[in-house]
Amino acid sequence: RRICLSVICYIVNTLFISLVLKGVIPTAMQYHGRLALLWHDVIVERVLDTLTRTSRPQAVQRKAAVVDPQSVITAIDHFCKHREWAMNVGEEKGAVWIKCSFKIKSNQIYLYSPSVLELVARLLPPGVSVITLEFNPDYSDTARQVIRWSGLEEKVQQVEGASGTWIPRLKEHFGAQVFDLVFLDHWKDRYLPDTKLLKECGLIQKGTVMLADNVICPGTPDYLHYYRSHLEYTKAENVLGKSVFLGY
Ligand SMILES: C[S@@+](CC[C@H](N)C(=O)[O-])C[C@H]1O[C@@H](n2cnc3c(N)ncnc32)[C@H](O)[C@@H]1O
Ligand SMILES: [Mg+2]
Repeated sequence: RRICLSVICYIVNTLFISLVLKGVIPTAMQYHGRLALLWHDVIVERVLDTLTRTSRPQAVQRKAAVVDPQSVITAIDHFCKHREWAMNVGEEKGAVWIKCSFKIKSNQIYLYSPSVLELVARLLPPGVSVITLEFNPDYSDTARQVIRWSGLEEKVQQVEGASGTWIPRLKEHFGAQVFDLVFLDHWKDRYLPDTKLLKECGLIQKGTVMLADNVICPGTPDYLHYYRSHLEYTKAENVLGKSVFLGY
């Protein structure tokens, strides 16, 4: 009976991956952010977690070379694009992040959540480090493994804990100075309170680059509202966007 069950699971799994994951539904979902999130992050992930036993780190580890951050990034992006979607920043926005990080000369970079981006730490000049926060112990553990394979333990300081608890401790614990770059990519309702907390703690100042992911989908209305202005000569809300052209 166990063999029979395994065969059925294998067939359902193969059909599910080839027909559904790579077929019509994902193509339709590509263009609607909220539906795409519901489909990939809620429905597919739960079904796959039940059907397959291979964890994402194992799958990526098979494809990536040790102490080669670029091969780890490529393996993660390939896996998440072609096999299982994940809420990484991805290659398109990752390239923007890299351009911004090139401007960092001296201080630290503060990132939310262990991620592909920590691997970008390989590009940073000596003396620049990354502090990264993740409150989910499983994800934090995965990140630790990925950072270790990539040989970047020296550059990345990883904290397992919630942003609200840890931001006030960063100066004392890590000797953190004012950050040159802050990357926000955690739960969207924390962007604004954490930005205020960073300011209160003297960790950001005029000139700090705030890079915030997903401000439209799922969306961070209160965070955008914080930078609000008005439609000229009226009280109607509007935002004046400041962009740095990165050469695209
Ligand atoms: C979108 S994912 C981060 C993806 C990552 N930046 C990347 O590019 O691969 C958001 C992560 O933030 C973590 N998180 C959410 N709110 C947090 C908080 N207040 N403090 C610490 N971690 C948080 C979640 O557990 C989740 O793993
Ligand atoms: Mg994101």
